[in-house]
This record gives sequence, structure tokens and C-alpha cells, in this order.
Amino acid sequence: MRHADAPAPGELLGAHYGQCFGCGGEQPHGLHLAARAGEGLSITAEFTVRPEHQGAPGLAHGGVLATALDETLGSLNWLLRTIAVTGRLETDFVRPVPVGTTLHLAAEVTAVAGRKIYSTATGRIGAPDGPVAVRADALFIEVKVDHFIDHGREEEIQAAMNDPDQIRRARAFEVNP
Ligand SMILES: CCCCC/C=C\C/C=C\C/C=C\C/C=C\CCCC(=O)SCCNC(=O)CCNC(=O)[C@H](O)C(C)(C)COP(=O)(O)OP(=O)(O)OC[C@H]1O[C@@H](n2cnc3c(N)ncnc32)[C@H](O)[C@@H]1OP(=O)(O)O
Repeated sequence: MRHADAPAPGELLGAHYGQCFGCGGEQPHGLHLAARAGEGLSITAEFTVRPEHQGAPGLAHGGVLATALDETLGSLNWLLRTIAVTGRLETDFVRPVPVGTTLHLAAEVTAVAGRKIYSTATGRIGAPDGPVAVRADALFIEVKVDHFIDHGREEEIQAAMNDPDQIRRARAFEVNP
């Protein structure tokens, strides 16, 4: 179920962490993926492939495209107001994606069973109805905030805890660090 306090359809979600490689604004080589809440349990997102994302000359690296899918699927957490991490990500690469392309991503939750959240995503070239370039099916697993505190490197955890913006973002997931 979409959480009663989830962002409204059309609302831009912003980054869950400024240093995130997928969505963070403070990460110079990151994807700077911008996600927006959709209807129900759906999300749309855009990501423009830059030269630093290449795998072959002029083409996006497959791992970067998988990151874009992972990040979009992870953004569904905002609608569930649940903290969940990727357990499994199965990716189909259907078409090569040239540098300069804006990838239009769409993701939705397909099922929830206990801590397991199943979801699916597509990435289309150039427009929301453009040709499909990538697809993914994922399983996210709900975790407590302790997952990050127990496993993250001390200096980044402390910096996050001392950052009022990060505390505000964490509260969007009903976390009280
Ligand atoms: C102070 C700092 C605060 C910062 C945080 C604040 C706010 C941010 C919050 C949220 C973020 C919001 C948006 C995020 C957006 C995008 C981010 C991208 C997402 C990622 O990029 S995130 C990084 C990559 N990710 C990992 O780093 C995970 C490493 N991993 C583990 O940490 C463990 O592996 C874990 C926790 C996954 C599970 O461990 P566990 O011990 O808790 O649970 P367990 O193993 O019992 O699994 C429970 C049930 O899931 C099934 N299951 C598990 N794994 C499976 C698999 N692979 N395939 C099939 N089924 C699987 C089991 O079979 C069982 O199923 P059943 O219940 O039916 O038996």
C-alpha cells in the first residue's frame, strides 16, 4: 500500500543521500538521477548519460545503466516509507545507450511479502514512450536503520548524523537516527 504520508504524484523526490552515486547532488561523477512520485506505487525518473559514464566509446557502461535502474527501483522506498536495500537485481540490456541520451525510467512495486518488496523497471531512450533500452526485475529487502550504522564506515555515518539535511531525509522514512 502507498503510505498515507508518501510524496504526492508528480512530486520530485530529491536525493536520499547527497553523496549517493545514483541520486546525490554532491557526487560529481554520479548519475544525478531525478525521480518523481507517480500514481499508486510507481515512480518515474530521468538520467542523462555523460562522458564519465562510458563503457565503450560513446556508449553508456552497462553497470551504470544497472545503477540507474537500481536507483529508480530504490526510490519506490519513498512511497512505502520503508528502508529497503537491493537483494537481487536482474537486468536486460536491450539496446545500446549513447552518451548524451536522456534515459526515461519507470518503476513500480509488483508485490510485497513480509520484508520482501518485488519491483520492476524499464528505461526508454529519449522520451517516456521511446524505445526500451533496459529492463530490470528486483527484490528489495526491508532493513532497520541499524543496517547502515552497523556496516557503514564510521566517518561517513558520523557526517550523516551531524548533517541536519540528512536527518530530515531520514525522517521521511520514519527513521530517528
Ligand atoms: C544515519 C544514516 C542514515 C542513512 C539512511 C537514511 C535514509 C535512506 C533510506 C532509504 C534509502 C532510500 C532510497 C534508496 C534508493 C536507492 C538505493 C539503491 C539500493 C542499493 O543499491 S542498496 C545497496 C546494495 N545492497 C546491499 O548492500 C544489500 C547487501 N545484503 C544484505 O545486507 C543482506 O543480504 C540483506 C539485508 C539484503 C538480507 O539479509 P537479512 O539477514 O536481513 O535477511 P535474510 O537473509 O533472512 O533475507 C530475508 C528474506 O529475503 C530473501 N532474500 C534475501 N536476499 C535474497 C536474494 N539475493 N535473492 C533472493 N531472495 C533473497 C531471503 O530468502 C528471505 O526470504 P524468506 O523470508 O522468504 O525466507
